[in-house]
This record gives sequence, C-alpha cells and structure tokens, in this order.
Amino acid sequence: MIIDNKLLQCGICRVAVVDDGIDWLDWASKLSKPTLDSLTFEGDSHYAFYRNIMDEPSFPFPIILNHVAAAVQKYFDVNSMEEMRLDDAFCVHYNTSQKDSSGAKHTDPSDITINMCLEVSDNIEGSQVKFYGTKNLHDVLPLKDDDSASAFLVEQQPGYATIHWGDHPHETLPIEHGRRTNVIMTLMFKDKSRSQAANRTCYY
Ligand SMILES: O=C(O)CCC(=O)C(=O)O
Ligand SMILES: [Fe+2]
Repeated sequence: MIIDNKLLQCGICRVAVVDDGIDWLDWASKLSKPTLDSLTFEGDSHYAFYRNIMDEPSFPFPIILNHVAAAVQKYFDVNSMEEMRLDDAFCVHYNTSQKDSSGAKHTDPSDITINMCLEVSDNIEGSQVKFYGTKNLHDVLPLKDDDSASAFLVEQQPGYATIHWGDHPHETLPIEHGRRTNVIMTLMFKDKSRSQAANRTCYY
C-alpha cells in the first residue's frame, strides 16, 4: 500500500486500485453517457453530469471494496468491511462543454466516501477536489495547529481511490481543460448508532 503521508495528515487516504481485469477507461466511456433515467428523474442538480450506478450489474464494486479494505480498516476505525454497507454509488463526469462543471461545497450523505477515479485526460486543468480543514484519521499523527491546512486540493489520478470521511467538507473546482470521470461510493456503518450520516444536511 503506497499512501501519501501529507494527505493522510489532512484526513485523506489515496489508494491505487490495480487490477488486471478492470479497464477503467472502458468503464469511464460507458458510464459517462446519460441514460433515460439519469436524464429524467434521477439527476442531481449539483453536478453537471450525474448518473446513478447502484444497479449497474457488472461494475466491479466488490473488487474496489476489496482493494480499499486494508486502508479503510487501518485509518477509518473499521474492524471489518462487514461493518459497512454500500449505500449509494454514482458516476460524475466533467468536460469543458458543460456550462457549470464545478461542484458546490458540501458534505456527503455517508460515513466514509470512496471516490474512484476512472479517467483523467492528459490535458486536464482544474477539476481538483478542494477539501476544507483537516480531519483526523486513526493511527495518523494529526498536523500541529499552525500547520493545519485551511483548504487544500486533491488532484484526481486514474485508477486511484480517494477515501475521506463523509463529513469532511469539499467542493469540485471548475474544469478548465480536458475531461474527468469518477465513481463515488458512499459507505454507511450498518450499526445505526455508529452512523453520523443519516440526518446530515449536506449543502451549506
Ligand atoms: O470527484 C468529484 O468531483 C466529486 C467529489 C466528491 O464530491 C466526493 O468525493 O464526495
Ligand atoms: Fe462529495
């Protein structure tokens, strides 16, 4: 597991999901097309492109969850992935033809979010995820107060999952060049008494 220590100290864990059997680009091209459902009743007005993929039959959710399990267990106070359930999953896609490719500042309706990057074009500019403030991770020495970032950017890299607490405020910056496709998976503690997310108001 190669983990970026600076990000960890800010509360973000980035993990490579390398699997010979998965063609991320192929999934990006498939999922970044609208469906009738995504165009009609399930749109999320906060994203220029949003497509729910909970019912996508062959998307490799189990493989992704397997790859991130060790990191989730080490850093997010989870003893076993059995304690978590996948509550929702959707694809976001950004390109320069979109009128507004930013994502407003929010927290997620999740205890833990896994944001899997499928595709980033070579000419990408912008479209970083900007996090506000730092969060503590298990087993990571937090930054001293004066080093603590008030906000920082996380670049997205294809094949990497960004794992963060659902209540870590973040936004997506507008894309200036290129295209990007990510899949966002929201995880909840099955034990409702451990879940902070059920009654969260996500937008400010
Ligand atoms: O990748 C993106 O632009 C969305 C990021 C996000 O909202 C998340 O990780 O929860
Ligand atoms: Fe989010």
